[in-house]
Amino acid sequence: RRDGIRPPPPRTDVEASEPPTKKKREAQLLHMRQVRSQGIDPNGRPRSAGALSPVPNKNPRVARKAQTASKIIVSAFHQPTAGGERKSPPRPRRLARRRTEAEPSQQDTDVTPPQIPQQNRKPSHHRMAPPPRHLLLLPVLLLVSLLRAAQMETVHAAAGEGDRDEGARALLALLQRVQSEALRALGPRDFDPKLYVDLPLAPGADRAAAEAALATVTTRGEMEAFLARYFARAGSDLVEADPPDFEAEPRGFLPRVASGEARAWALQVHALWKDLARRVAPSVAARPDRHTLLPLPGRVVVPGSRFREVYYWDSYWVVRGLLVSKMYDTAKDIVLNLVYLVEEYGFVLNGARSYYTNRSQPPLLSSMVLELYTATGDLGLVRRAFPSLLKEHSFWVSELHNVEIMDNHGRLHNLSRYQAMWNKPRPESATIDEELASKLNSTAAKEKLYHQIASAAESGWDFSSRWMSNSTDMTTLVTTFVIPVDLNTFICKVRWNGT
Ligand SMILES: OC[C@H]1O[C@H](O[C@H]2O[C@H](CO)[C@@H](O)[C@H](O)[C@H]2O)[C@H](O)[C@@H](O)[C@@H]1O
Repeated sequence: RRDGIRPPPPRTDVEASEPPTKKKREAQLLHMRQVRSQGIDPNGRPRSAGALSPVPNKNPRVARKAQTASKIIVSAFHQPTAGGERKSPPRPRRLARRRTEAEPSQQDTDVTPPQIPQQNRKPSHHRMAPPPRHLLLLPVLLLVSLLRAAQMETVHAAAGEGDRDEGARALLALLQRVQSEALRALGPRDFDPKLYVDLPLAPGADRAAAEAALATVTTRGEMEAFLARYFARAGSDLVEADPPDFEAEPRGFLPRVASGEARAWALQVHALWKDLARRVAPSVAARPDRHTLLPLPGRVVVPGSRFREVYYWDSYWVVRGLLVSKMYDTAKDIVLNLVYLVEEYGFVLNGARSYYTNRSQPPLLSSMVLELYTATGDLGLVRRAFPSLLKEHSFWVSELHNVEIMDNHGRLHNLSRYQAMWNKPRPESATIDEELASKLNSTAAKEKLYHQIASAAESGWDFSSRWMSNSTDMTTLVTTFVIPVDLNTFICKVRWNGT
């Protein structure tokens, strides 16, 4: 559909016996369009004032602030009623107005802070003499701003942008400038913007000096000399690491493949593990402000070529392949690296780079744990991963991703969609995103496009026409307005995997 909204969910048997009338179907589609908007602040972080925070916080100062704010909010939502009972927290807010246009409405796409629902205010008969209206609003405004401040800091810290990451942020900003200057000095031919944000500072090089030197670069030669002086090779902060559990032809390898030719090919593919296995260099954990690569505790397997870091959903197929290759220890390291990311950030990042902290990728961690457990019976791994699987599930059903829809029987369903915490160009593709957005006139329209681009990248399907309302025009991305059946299946499977 033009608005990117998919057909309604499958009908139940009862509904199936009664084909919906045109009117009923129209009503159904209208309900489907009632996608709740999550405001995104100018820094690309959600403005949501919901009690559910998508990410935990390790910073005690922020955690304390968030706790205080949520206590205030909870008590605001639990005003005693006339009979002395306590009210339950309100249901998530849904759009009140129905639309008839095919496109997402202004209401859906506007960046608006959520409102405190009317029913949570104290009923007027509880008051002796009503104070002036502006005084009544003060506590509400205070609550909203307290929660907003705490939540911004929560997301801030979880997105790797807290105090401790100040240096890493400054490096990424510098590398993005290098990327844009390199495009100008070297030209668009064979230009890969990702290369520049993957550069580590060279040993002994100073970031501030590099910043100053960049300002003097104009020609191709100067740019090449600048890069050679201040930066090490992209990917040099990963060291090759022969996986100890690799065998050229493991016992029991693909027992049902009889053809000699097919076996030889499969063994060549199997041998690729040695090319793709790495370890993050110790210097990355020691000086995170000199690398965009993030430290990981175990051995890693990278996709290869320009993808010099771990990716979330690629790891699912990597793990399945490693199990075929009988490389159980390497597969376990890969799963534990992802568990570590959940522990650090509250969700599995799109990839292990500082510029991937604003989004995830299709949630397949629990399937990896299940595959590994089925192959090895390693219950210790399941125990170790379990809290992170619960945490990750909360992230995917939190307000950031949740959409409440109503079926044609008036029943509410909670589903999820992709939504990144970002509304700027993706640092790894900033020059490309900026060029695309240059077709749009206003800053607001550009920010909306950047948000939809990053959300499509969260899906791993970047960039499929499934996220576009006009399949030949990338500026019509409407990722957050699509309720993807595959994402919701993955989330369902997280629960089934646990049973
Ligand atoms: O194989 C790794 C991933 O490669 C593609 O996406 C990644 O690259 C994009 C830019 O170069 C980036 O914006 C995106 O967030 C990355 O995931 C591919 O589309 C992914 O499916 C794949 O996991």
